[in-house]
Amino acid sequence: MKEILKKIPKIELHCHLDGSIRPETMYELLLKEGEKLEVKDIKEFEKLVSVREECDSLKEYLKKFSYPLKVVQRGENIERITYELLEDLSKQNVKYVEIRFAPFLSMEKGLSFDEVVSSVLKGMDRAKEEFNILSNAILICMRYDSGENSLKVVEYGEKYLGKGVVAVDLAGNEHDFPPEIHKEAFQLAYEKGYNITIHAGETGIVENIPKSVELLHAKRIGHGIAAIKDPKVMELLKEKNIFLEMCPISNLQTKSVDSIEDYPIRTYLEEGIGVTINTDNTTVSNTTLDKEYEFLMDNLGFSIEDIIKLIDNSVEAAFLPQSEKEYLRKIIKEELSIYKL
Ligand SMILES: O=c1[nH]cnc2c1ncn2[C@H]1C[C@H](O)[C@@H](CO)O1
Ligand SMILES: [Zn+2]
Repeated sequence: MKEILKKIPKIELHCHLDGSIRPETMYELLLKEGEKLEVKDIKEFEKLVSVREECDSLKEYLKKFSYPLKVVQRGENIERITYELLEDLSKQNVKYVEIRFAPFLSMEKGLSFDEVVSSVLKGMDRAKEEFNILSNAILICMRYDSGENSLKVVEYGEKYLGKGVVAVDLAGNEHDFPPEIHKEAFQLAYEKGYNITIHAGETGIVENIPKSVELLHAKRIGHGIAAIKDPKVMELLKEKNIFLEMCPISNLQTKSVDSIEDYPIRTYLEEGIGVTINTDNTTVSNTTLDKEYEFLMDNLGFSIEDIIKLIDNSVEAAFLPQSEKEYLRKIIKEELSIYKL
């Protein structure tokens, strides 16, 4: 790993809590629940919960979430994994994070919506005190869920708006569930003042990008790889200043692109589209922000100056008031100056 990447201050905007649980913690919690695991040690378990070369689609990738799902059913676990994720990120000099999670996925064994959300917020508060890392939460509606459940996420989440929750998202299997199923929920979210980001164009369906912007009011798009297929869609992103939350390693694993040479990031940047770089799922994708940036440097010829520009895009795209963005810019600039960057 390039030392400079470890040192520079970073921002993470697209990180799923359930996909980013420390494997050791997940293993411990599963055994505590009496789960029978067909692995002999943590090394084998790590392989079980992260994708390898064999992954051939997003659907395949999403199968890895069956283990995390079992451990996010208790408030104390949720608080702990949030806190630990932030601890890990702070060690990588990440200054600000937006953590996303689907409250309904944690309500399968009796937790209430409020218990789930407040557990995440407690973990975030504790991490802020101990590691001085800033964070906010994004509530996820799942694509396969009914529009009614998505409405509930928006309604129940309203009281946390500005108190740790900043946005709503739509995630899950994009192939079978188009954005319009959730139109009403995102209309309500828009009216209530949520920021909106939508996973769209992750695995080829380019129409989902304009649908997410025009029908669901997305200000940011998760992935957006398929935009490259249609100049009109690229123009829309540029014109409306919609930032893309790209996650290169995850995108290769889900076969959003066939090879790194086809990764459209350079074209997007040349066209003036706002790109940010993120991990998606640190455990499932076996990645870190440092690895993502190193990947761009090693494979696509990005310089450290290019990386710093991408980090500045993340500040700009963050769901934060202007004053907090300025604060982040200031502390990032100060730290970069130590390294003459
Ligand atoms: O990259 C992704 N695309 C679509 N859905 C995803 C991705 N990563 C995670 N998810 C799903 C699976 C998780 O259980 C859920 C909530 O984080 O979101
Ligand atoms: Zn995602």
